[in-house]
Amino acid sequence: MQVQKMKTITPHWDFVNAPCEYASYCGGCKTQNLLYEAQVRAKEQQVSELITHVGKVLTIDKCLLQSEATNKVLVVIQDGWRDSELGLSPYDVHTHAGFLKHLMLRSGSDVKTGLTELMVSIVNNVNTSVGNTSLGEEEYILYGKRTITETLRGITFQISANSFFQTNTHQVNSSIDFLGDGSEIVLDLFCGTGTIGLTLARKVKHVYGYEVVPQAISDACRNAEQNGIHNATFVIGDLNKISDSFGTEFPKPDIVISDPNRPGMHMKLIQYLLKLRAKRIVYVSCNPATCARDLDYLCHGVAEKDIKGCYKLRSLQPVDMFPHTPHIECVALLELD
Ligand SMILES: C[S@@+](CC[C@H](N)C(=O)[O-])C[C@H]1O[C@@H](n2cnc3c(N)ncnc32)[C@H](O)[C@@H]1O
Repeated sequence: MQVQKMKTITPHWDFVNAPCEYASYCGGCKTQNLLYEAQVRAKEQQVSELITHVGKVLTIDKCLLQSEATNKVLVVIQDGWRDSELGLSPYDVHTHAGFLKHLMLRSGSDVKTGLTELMVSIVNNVNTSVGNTSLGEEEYILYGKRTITETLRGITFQISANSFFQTNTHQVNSSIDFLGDGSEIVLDLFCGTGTIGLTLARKVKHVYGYEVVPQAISDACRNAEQNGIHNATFVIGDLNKISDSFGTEFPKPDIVISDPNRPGMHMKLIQYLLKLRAKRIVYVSCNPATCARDLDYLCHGVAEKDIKGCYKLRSLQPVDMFPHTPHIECVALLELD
């Protein structure tokens, strides 16, 4: 549960019932900022019916992307924030007042028992940002376990609340494939808890992963150890702020995996990749707009900066990672031209 630091003013809220699709960006219901998304959708679509929902908190009876069990949790939480005695007022994106900002629901499976694991933990995630980012700077476990277990391609992942993990394990499972001779050095940019790198590690020589969230890096290191993987190195680093010496701490990669969040790659990183000239880049993106922009830079260069591109787009595969939403994941394979 994402909790905004308490502020003194509590706005008045109307609670209304509305079908899920009016409200949710959700991306697999990992995050829901109901009010904000209703506003965005209302603006985008200019639908008066939606505009009447602005300033209100929508009830979502059932999210089609969630399991029966997590939908029950959703109902309990929604009942809770209507209980004025609990003082859990919703966060207002305009006044920045309010307490509950995001609700993260995830169910995973346990590799040993094969059973679906439902972790009902209460995590106070303190988020001082006024933007729409779902994860804050600090997390405190108020109740329950610190991590949830998820299994992907025979690898068990422990994921803490602040770490990103792909929202649709089923689709990720069928999207990862690799053909190589085992000698490859892989650079896993935006590695999160090591999802992609660790599923490749047994087929390559070494994986080097970079990621900005410290909890995700400690999850990745623990996941490598618990799965007996010793050829993966994970490093905390902000890939928007790489220095000129970035890359000196690992051998030249044969393959770069880049899986940034929605804003895509920073120009510094693009420039680094164009200089690096790895044989292959696999670009994974949940935002087709920034994906197209970054692929264009890598293939055709950046004219205003007099930078030349050096890649050819070999394949582009959309994957329906976020069913029932307008969002789509894309996996692009680039090879040196
Ligand atoms: C779409 S997720 C991909 C994670 C991972 N590859 C996976 O498959 O689970 C993007 C990741 O990039 C990380 N990230 C965002 N901005 C970053 C930055 N400036 N530098 C490094 N990592 C960043 C996020 O914390 C998140 O874990």
